[in-house]
Amino acid sequence: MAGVDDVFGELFSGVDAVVLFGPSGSYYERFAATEDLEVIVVGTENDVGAETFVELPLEFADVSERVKFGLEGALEQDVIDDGDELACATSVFGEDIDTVSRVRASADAHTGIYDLFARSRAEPEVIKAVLELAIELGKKGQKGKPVGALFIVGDAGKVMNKSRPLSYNPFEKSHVHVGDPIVNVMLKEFSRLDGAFVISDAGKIVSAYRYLEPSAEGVDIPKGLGARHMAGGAITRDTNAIAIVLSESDGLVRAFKGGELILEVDPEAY
Ligand SMILES: Nc1ncnc2c1ncn2[C@@H]1O[C@H](COP(=O)(O)OP(=O)(O)OP(=O)(O)O)[C@@H](O)[C@H]1O
Ligand SMILES: [Mn+2]
Repeated sequence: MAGVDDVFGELFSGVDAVVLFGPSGSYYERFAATEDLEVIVVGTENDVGAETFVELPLEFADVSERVKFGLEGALEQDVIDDGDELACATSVFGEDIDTVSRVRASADAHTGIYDLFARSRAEPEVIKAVLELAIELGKKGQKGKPVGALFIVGDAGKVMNKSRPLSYNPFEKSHVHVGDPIVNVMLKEFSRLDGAFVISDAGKIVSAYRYLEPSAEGVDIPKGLGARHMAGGAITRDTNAIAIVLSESDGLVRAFKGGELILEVDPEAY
């Protein structure tokens, strides 16, 4: 079987680094012990205690998305350079790593997806929690029916100034935070009603039922998306907030920052 080794071996010959996506501890140890080989671990958590680690905001189901995001993060953290050749090892069919792709890192492929989590005003865990909530809501709907929802995360004071209440704010005097299971149940319940949720940098639910009134000037939202997406996208140009939008009509979760669509995920894939 020398032929197989030769041909597949080319996949990782002369690479600048090995990028392990969510490896098990023993898998990582095997590489970490190898001298002269740069090993980068990418995952939602650094549970192998890797020296060089890039955090993923979620376990991207689509492998090319996972690799793309991981490499974008690695570039931003300066652990790899533009043009580096990388052996990216990940799992496609099971829990264990079963696939290696050879990928060249490209600064041109920059999508802003890493910035969305790591360089926003809101804390990364807060953004992650809201994204997970939107995905969960998109998967299950509310009482079996598809629902839409709009979450504006970060820079809450400014967002409040550029919006008005559609109804009384059920979170008025409360000090509750996104990610708390009970709060998530409340948010799902209220998502049947109109308007946006406003969430602070630290994850406090500031308000529900906000009607956003950003200036839509110069916002480049893909055609076919309606008022919810337009308002969500536009407020991220006017403020330092990000918007996470679950569409009632196509079921996708989208994230906007700086007035631009940064991320689009299908909840069904998670
Ligand atoms: N400016 C706004 N601020 C807050 N919420 C809004 C605003 N505009 C629309 N919405 C909310 O979005 C809901 C859906 O509106 P619309 O169908 O136009 O949006 P959409 O972008 O097509 O979203 P979907 O894909 O979910 O249908 C409205 O019922 C309202 O609750
Ligand atoms: Mn619509």
